[in-house]
Amino acid sequence: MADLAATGGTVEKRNWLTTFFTQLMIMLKRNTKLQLRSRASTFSQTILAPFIFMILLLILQQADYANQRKSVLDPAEAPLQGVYGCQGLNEGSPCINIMYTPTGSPVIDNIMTTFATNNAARTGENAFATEAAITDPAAGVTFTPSTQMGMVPVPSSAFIYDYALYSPNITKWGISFTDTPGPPRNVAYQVWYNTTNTANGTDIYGRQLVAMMRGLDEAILSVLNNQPTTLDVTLKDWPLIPPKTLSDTIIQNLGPVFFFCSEMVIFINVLNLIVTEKEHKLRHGMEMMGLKPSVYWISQFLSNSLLILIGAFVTAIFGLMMRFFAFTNTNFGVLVITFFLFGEGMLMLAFFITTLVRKARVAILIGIFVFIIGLLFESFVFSSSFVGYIWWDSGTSPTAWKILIFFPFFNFGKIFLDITTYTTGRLDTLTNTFIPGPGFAWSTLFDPLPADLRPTYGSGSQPDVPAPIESWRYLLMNMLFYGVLTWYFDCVIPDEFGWGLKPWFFLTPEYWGLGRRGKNQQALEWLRNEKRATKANPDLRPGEDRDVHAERLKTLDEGFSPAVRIINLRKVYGGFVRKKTDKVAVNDLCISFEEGKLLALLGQNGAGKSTSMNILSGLTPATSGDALMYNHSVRSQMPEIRDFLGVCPQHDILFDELTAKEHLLLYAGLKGVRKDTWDVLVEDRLKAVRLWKVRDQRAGTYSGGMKRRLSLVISTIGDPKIIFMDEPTTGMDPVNRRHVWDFVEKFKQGRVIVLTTHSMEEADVLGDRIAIMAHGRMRAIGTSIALKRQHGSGYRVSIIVEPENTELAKSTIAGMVPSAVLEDDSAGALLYQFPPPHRDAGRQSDLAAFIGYLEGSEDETKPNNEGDEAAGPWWVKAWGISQTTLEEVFLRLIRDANPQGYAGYEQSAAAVDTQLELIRQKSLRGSLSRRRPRQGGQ
Ligand SMILES: Nc1ncnc2c1ncn2[C@@H]1O[C@H](COP(=O)(O)OP(=O)(O)OP(=O)(O)O)[C@@H](O)[C@H]1O
Repeated sequence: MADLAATGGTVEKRNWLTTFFTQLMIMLKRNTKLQLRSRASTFSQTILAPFIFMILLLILQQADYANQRKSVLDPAEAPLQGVYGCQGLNEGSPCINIMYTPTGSPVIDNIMTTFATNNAARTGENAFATEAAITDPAAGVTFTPSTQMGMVPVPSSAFIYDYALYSPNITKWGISFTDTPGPPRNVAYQVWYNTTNTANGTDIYGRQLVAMMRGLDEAILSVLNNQPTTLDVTLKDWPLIPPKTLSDTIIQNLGPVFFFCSEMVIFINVLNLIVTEKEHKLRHGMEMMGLKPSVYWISQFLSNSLLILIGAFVTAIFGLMMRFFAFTNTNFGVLVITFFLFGEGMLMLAFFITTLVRKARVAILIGIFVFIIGLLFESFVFSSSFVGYIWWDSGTSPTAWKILIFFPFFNFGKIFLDITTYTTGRLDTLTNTFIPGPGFAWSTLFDPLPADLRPTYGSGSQPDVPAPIESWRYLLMNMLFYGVLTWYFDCVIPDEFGWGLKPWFFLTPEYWGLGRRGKNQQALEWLRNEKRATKANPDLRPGEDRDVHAERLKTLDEGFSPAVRIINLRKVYGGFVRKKTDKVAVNDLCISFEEGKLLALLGQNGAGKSTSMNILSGLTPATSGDALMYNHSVRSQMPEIRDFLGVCPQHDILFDELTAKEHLLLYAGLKGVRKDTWDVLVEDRLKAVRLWKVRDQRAGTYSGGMKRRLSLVISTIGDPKIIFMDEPTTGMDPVNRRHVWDFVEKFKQGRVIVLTTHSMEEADVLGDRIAIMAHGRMRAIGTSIALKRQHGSGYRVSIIVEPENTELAKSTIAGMVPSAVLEDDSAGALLYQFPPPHRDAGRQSDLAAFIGYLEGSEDETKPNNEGDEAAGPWWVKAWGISQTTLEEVFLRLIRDANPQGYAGYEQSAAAVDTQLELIRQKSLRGSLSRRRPRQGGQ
């Protein structure tokens, strides 16, 4: 294998701008690759969704055309009917059918009676009765009918007006006559009619009005000619020959809904994509490798904008192909920009939502909620200009539209309504001819909607509709608004690890990269203060091991300059308010790491290893304390630290859709590795962990062990000076594990590697030093040998003799090595324990002498001087020696760890003892291989 430390990983020093653009290009490439790999999703968002929605519109439009095209050659005829009785609030409620004036005119009274008689004949209802005249105008205004009244003579037109004003919706008709004797004689009348009826479209032909007028004319003729006269009118439609051009009413009414839905596919996809990357910590992974958050967002913006732009073009082109007026009569640029800006507004809204949630499931739910609200707007508000423009009517509070413009779907609905209002045209209901719209040119953008295209409300007012360009401006404003919110909340809302900036972060110079230089000085100053505090109390802390204590003092020593110093690091998981149940995951950790050395961190589950690693790699903020890496503080200088840090997290952070090679290239790019060295780097690293053959296979198809190896190798990209590996070999088979060990061993030259593991063998093989954690505290630290000496139980010697020689063996051993303790004696199997060297330094020679004796030359004391060629005492059949294993040390320390004050100590001391015994027996069995060859049948 080539020199891994030197091969390919050379990092270029770049300025901020170059790094930014290099990372941006890398991220864009990654996004494009992911988009291309998810072909179905990308195709659905850009082409399929616009196409499907457009086809659905076309089908609906064709159905509507078919209906509009129906010819009716012989329409039915209907006689003009009479005037029907009034309707109060409910059927049968009091109301007045007709008020007429003047009172006391026999001619007028006669006309009205004749009218009532003829009308009753036509309607089949009772004739309107002539009621008692109201003569006092003042009293009359407050008059309330108690039943349905027929015809009430009233003093004047003014009375009718006042009455309608003070008692609205009680009187159906008001007739005010003026009879001028002449000659020529003139009978004029004015009909008062509740116009809301027509405005609501319930009686668009005014059929009732015509019937009323016909009835009055008939009565006038009868009375004046003194001869009963009837005027019969029959209404009949023209034969219906549909016009050649039909109106696109469906596009006008449903277009906003369909185009909105089409854009929502991208919206929901973006929500899902970004939050999934967050949930699976992929973004964290990239940021740990140096990715700038701004690059992440801008790359997402650009990649998705491209999809939106393609979608906008596709929508506009499909619309043109389907010959919809809204498309053929509108400037192409206006269409594309409208769809594009709407998509962009929704994209930024999606970005903002992703900052508020951590789970993709929740993000999609919020997306659906937004979708439903938008859908309601597009379908009920912007399907007609009557409701769509009501926000700008003088009767509606302007606050409504000033709030609504913050929602991109509102602005899109408005401008699309403008487009359809200008382009769709309409069928004139009376003439049944198509009246085309004026069309939407580029210049139309700047014109407020003309009066003839604006709706007229019941009050007679027309809304003051702003020019279409305003909607574009508001959509741009939406982009900016949600962009700023995204940036702010992405910084402020703490992630799942608890990192989040202060709400006023943007006011601090550090955020803008100023004043960072002073940080090193501050960190050292902090170290001095910590040291002073410790000096004041340099004693062993309760329960603290001597080695751990020595490590603490060394770490705080300014004269000593290790690569990494961890000082009083503490992490408490809990809420804002301190509680007893808060979990102290890391408790005042003090340790230093030197270059070229690997520290293996051991500890039972929940000991605090991963938490320590997460703090050191910038994933989790510490509750107190700090770590200085080459004098850079973890608390405040993480961006700088990331330049020389590599992290292999406990759980693989890999893109299922990218291959091993693409992963390495992505991270090499983010780390700023020189491009001309990429190929060599990738080959070297993948060969080292035996992934070269599967380099072009997607990581999603890898086995657990392969993923682990890829994660490990990623942490070594970019020539990091410090690497944290959290259980890097979990799930690896023994062969691959050895390759990885070999790789790590070579890679550690000139670097600091900290590795957590549950494999004692791994710690023994790789660890220059081993630290053991329990309950958040460091319990022991030192080399493997030192730990075994310090915390082990010494050596154990087992001797197998013939049962009849047991007493001889015992007395001989007792005489030779009095410090040896007989632990077991059964059927000729003797087990002796020799105390650990530090506890019985003087007696070490005893053990050495005893081993020498066991291995020694021919024994003269042997009876019968049998021809035995083997060395050593004649009574020993076999013997073995074993040293304390690391596992034994580990279990002993865990057993002795004082769980006082901590929750979650789940392993009972008795259980640990049983485990210890098993290990002892195992190691002993292994040592008995030193069997002494004997001849004869003894
Ligand atoms: N986000 C969290 N919120 C609350 N408690 C947590 C959180 N993360 C870890 N802990 C707790 O902190 C303690 C230390 O956890 P940590 O993951 O650091 O242990 P570990 O030594 O890495 O264990 P393992 O070997 O199982 O990975 C555990 O008791 C754990 O339950």
